[in-house]
Amino acid sequence: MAAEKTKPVDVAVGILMQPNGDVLLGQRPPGKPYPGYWEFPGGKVEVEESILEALKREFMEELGIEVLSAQPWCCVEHVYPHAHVRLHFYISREWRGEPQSLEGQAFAWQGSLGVEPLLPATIPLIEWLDRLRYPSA
Ligand SMILES: Nc1nc2c([nH]c(=O)n2[C@H]2C[C@H](O)[C@@H](COP(=O)(O)OP(=O)(O)OP(=O)(O)O)O2)c(=O)[nH]1
Repeated sequence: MAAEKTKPVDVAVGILMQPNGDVLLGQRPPGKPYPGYWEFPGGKVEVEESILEALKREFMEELGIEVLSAQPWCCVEHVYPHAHVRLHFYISREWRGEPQSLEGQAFAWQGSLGVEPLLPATIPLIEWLDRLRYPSA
């Protein structure tokens, strides 16, 4: 069945934002679709899990970070050849711990984004994010 005719898979995605506007990105590891592409950390929401619960679980599993609070920001749907995803982006300014590479992935704090390539569904968000981070620019 073509991916666009399938029910979307919910994905919880977190944007950790420092007071200066820097945000945390991770690089997708080998073995996943789009290996080497940069993304905001997160992953698929499991059955009977809320989006916020999934977000907190993924941050702990991938980075050893405890997300203390996060607010829903925007939702984007995208049809990839491998999946139809519904991405729930949350912004968090409150967390505990320093990111650790628990799954062997690279990560980077970024101001104006310098890492490439980004996952296709994430690209439009960068402009919206910059308007939020740098309102006077
Ligand atoms: N985490 C994340 N996923 C994104 C972003 N943009 C984007 O299109 N996606 C897509 C890529 C994947 O199809 C999906 C995330 O699924 P995933 O396979 O990485 O999730 P997971 O960690 O739960 O993986 P797994 O259990 O299946 O191994 O969302 C983004 O900025 N962050």
